[in-house]
Amino acid sequence: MPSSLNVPNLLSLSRIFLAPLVVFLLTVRIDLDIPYLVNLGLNITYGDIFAGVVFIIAALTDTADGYIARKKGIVTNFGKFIDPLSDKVLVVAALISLVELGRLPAWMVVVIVSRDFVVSGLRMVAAVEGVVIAASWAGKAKTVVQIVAISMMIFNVPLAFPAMWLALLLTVWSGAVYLANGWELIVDTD
Ligand SMILES: O=P(O)(O)OC[C@H](O)CO
Repeated sequence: MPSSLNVPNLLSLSRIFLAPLVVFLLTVRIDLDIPYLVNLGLNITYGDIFAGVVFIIAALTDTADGYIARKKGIVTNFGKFIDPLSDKVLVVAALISLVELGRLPAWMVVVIVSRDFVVSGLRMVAAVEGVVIAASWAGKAKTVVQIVAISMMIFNVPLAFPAMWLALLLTVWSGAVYLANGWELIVDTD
């Protein structure tokens, strides 16, 4: 049986540990809130830049973990569980920070978090039935668009809000796909 403590799973776990750093860099701006980069015409601070870089590095581990796991043939059930979970921790940490900064309305985060609770709940029901629901293509596409949209929001660039709308729609749609595919598991559970 493959060990769960392999490189891909440690990469997945690293997202959980990088999430508080993103929150810190975005929201604890006492010493980081140094002059705006007006010369570049960007309404961002160095704190935003550091947060954006850490967020993107953390997000890139999402591509690396799955790639390495498949290439080396070390896909584990723990990996199927921790990969989407750590994405959610990173994404939700950034989203809540953006609400605190006044860049994102809270209701959008509530919709995304609610969808994630529903999908995680479905995974738990499936697990009880002995079925592991790995990330679907719809879910992966949703995560990629979320990461792009959140990065745009962190860097405070134009079109960040429309990008977040697209991410929101994909989030709801991919959640509905999981529910439709797992419906029999739900209704057949004792
Ligand atoms: O489909 P989700 O929401 O469980 O998540 C998908 C993962 O984030 C893909 O890496």
